[in-house]
Amino acid sequence: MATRTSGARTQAQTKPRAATARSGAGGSGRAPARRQPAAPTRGAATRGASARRRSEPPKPPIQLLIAQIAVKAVYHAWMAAAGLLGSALRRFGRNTRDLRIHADHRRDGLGLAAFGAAILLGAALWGGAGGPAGGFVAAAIELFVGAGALAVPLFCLGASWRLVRSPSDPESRGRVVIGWAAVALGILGVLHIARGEPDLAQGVDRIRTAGGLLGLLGGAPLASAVTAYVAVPLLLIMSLFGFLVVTATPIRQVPEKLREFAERLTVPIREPGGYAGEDDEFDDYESGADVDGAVHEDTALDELLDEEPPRSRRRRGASRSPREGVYDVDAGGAGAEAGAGAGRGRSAAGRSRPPAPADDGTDPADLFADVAGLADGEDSEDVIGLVAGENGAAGPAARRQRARAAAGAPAAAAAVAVAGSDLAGDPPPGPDEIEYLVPPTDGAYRLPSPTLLRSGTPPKVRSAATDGVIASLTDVFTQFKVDAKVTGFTRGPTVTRYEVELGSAVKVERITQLGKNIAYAVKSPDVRIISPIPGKSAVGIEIPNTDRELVSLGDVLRSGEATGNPHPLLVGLGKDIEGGYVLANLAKMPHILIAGATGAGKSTCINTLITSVLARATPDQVRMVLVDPKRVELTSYQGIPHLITPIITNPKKAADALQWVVKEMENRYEDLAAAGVRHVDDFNRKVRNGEIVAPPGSERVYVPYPYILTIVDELADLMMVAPRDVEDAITRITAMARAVGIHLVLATQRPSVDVVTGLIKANVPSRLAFATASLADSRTILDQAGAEKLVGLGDALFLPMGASKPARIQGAFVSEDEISAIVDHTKEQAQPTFVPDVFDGGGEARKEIDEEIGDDMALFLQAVELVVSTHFGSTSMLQRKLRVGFAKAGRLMDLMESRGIVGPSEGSKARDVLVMPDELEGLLTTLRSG
Ligand SMILES: Nc1ncnc2c1ncn2[C@@H]1O[C@H](COP(=O)(O)OP(=O)(O)OP(=O)(O)O)[C@@H](O)[C@H]1O
Repeated sequence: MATRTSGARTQAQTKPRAATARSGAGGSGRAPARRQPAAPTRGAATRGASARRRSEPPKPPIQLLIAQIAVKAVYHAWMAAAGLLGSALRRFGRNTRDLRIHADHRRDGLGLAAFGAAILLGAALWGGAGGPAGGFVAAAIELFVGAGALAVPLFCLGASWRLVRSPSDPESRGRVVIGWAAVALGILGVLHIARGEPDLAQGVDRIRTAGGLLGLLGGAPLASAVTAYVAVPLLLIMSLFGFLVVTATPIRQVPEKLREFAERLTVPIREPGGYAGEDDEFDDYESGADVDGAVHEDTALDELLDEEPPRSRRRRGASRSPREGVYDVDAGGAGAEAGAGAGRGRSAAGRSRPPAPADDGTDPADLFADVAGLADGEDSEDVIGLVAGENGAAGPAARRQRARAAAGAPAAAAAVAVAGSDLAGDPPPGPDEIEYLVPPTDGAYRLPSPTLLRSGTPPKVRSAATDGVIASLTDVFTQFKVDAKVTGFTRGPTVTRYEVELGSAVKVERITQLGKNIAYAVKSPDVRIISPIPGKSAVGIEIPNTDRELVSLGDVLRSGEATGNPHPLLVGLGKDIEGGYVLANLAKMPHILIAGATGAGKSTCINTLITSVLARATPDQVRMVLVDPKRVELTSYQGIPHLITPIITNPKKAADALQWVVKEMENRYEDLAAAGVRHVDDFNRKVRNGEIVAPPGSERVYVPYPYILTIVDELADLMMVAPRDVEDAITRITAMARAVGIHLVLATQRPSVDVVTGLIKANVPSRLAFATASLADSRTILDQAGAEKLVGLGDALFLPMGASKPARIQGAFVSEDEISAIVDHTKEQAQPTFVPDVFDGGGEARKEIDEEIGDDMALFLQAVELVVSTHFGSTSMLQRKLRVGFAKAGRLMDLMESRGIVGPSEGSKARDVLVMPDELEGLLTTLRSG
């Protein structure tokens, strides 16, 4: 796909200033977006002035002016009252939404009017107390909808509620109108038939007490064509169909929707304090919205009354879903930048964007300066089920998997041989007993309710800040006499990309040379220039938004692409520069390196990855090895049933765990070879279909292998302790593990070459770079510049395997309390079943070495200190400084080699020292702790 710029988002630049800058660009062959009127000549001006004087309209009479003022005053008073009522209701309802000032007031005005209509019609139709005006309106309504008029006040009430509490969604308007029309025609048609099919000749009163004119229209032709007995069910079907259209529910999703609806009724509404407020950092995000409660109590009514909420709409039908990118490198090479590639191509079907509030550009109050700036980060959308996720747990395959010994424990346990019974002298267990060695916890494992993840801030299309930047850019071009013009822009959650077209004889370098001046003019150092924007004859200038938007993981996981793809390793990454959701299938990456300076958003990203898996996959589908040497980042996940081992904080144990993963990989390969398949998915399919059976006499039970996701939150800590073991394990895993369903996520805040070594880089093909401290770091991660210009807080460049240009994305955000809600849920569903032999990884050799150090530990530590601090791996130096013999010094050096502190012997040359002096302290601590 050549470009990802969506028509909806890219705004033709129509500011007069831009056109001014373009003047004189004649010969470029491109028409300016809007031409300035030609400057009038002096004579023309004079003629114009006298002509204006001649044609000046007569002043309006004073009465007319007063009338205009009065009308305006009434209008503004009405709007102010409506605004007040709207905001009061939103606050009251706890499902506050991001409603923009002008658009909101208009909507509030309509809502208020609908509320007034409900009162008037209720009084007139139910109590006969509407007065002459009410009576007249009631009679007219009865004429049209007959006895159905009794429901009209309720309808108005519902419409008023919906108008006030939800942002406008023009996309669904047509559908909702058609849906309600079908509902009305069907029901009124039935009423018409039930009341004896009166026709006009029998008088208007009979029509009024039946289905009204609409009922006559819906019922009479059908009844006369197919008899009343057939017409009634047909009309009821039409009504039902209309209702499904209104709620955008395909028939196959009806049971699921009913279940969700029932769940919502039964799940208690959390009070605002319940979730929010525990994490100071995100207080604003949490408390502003009172979101948690809102999602429960809002959706039911919303869905009944009007279009389904935006996010559920997104997951249905390509034409309505926002453009979302799933990076699926297998599908033909992911196109990273601007969607150039198959991954994006796949998602091109659904290009409509999430509904954006009409942007008035006057709302700096809700700018996203940082997360704390989300003071009014109101919940803009309701939460509907993660269809795929929930289904994922419910299928028979999942149940079979669940029954696996060790709760889907990988490898050894997955292909469990039930030796215990034999050893105990019991008869070999039957297949059922084997399958249920570890019974499923509490029946079926249920995935967490999607209501646990909140919505982010709604996207903006344009704001006052955007216009200001365009004016500044135009000024810079004018001042430096560059024939260039801002022709459009694409606003993402964090940055806006301005498209600049050049005159015919203007070098592209002119723009790149102006980088610093542009940065100065727009008051932002983080200006990134892309030349050209792929697929366009235009230079892109990416400038951070002063009014950033929060991208919530909940929204990404509720997008159409996420719910339409049940793959358990599909994770939410964030949004791209066009505001389209970006997801990645970790199985297709197949390994990813995440790097970025401290505070850039790397840990948050890892949280979104893990939470995505927890939200979408059962422990039988995905098991995880979590390595957290910093000891603080992943502790929230302790105890989740997806873990293979408790969270690993000791770097040495992490190295062992990696060795175990290698062993596991080899075991799986053996199984795949024996079964004659090349990929774990084929193996699992055959196991499920019963095509792979244990050889006669074997007690082994084949069960599908879960994916194994190994996540290392700080690779540098591991590389410091056992660089060679770690590098070796990573290289072996990354080279082979893909086919057996084992995938690595490696994160580091120190993307230097001693951490991200050439070997690791060569084998980890997908990269995600958050803001880096330096250009060199950007080059280490991405092999190109760019990450050093990112603005932090989740702003990232994503370079999936096979892509040549990275795509800029805003990482999704998930808060601590959302994580703990999801984690609590998974813990309620099942207990982790740890694989026992993970930490035997170093194996016999490691034990021997540890024993070998024995009493020499103090001497060994001294030797390590010497070698690392001098960075000189010489045996004779050890002899001299430690006053030991050659044999002992040689043995100490061998021990250091086995611990990855020095490289192998190179004859008489000193050995390479693999640990940096500043890492010495940590290394000694680890060695001491054994
Ligand atoms: N995607 C995001 N959206 C909004 N804010 C974010 C996002 N990612 C990170 N932040 C903000 O930035 C802060 C730092 O993020 P995070 O802890 O993930 O950084 P880090 O790179 O992991 O830093 P460290 O390596 O020091 O842990 C977070 O507390 C959060 O406020």
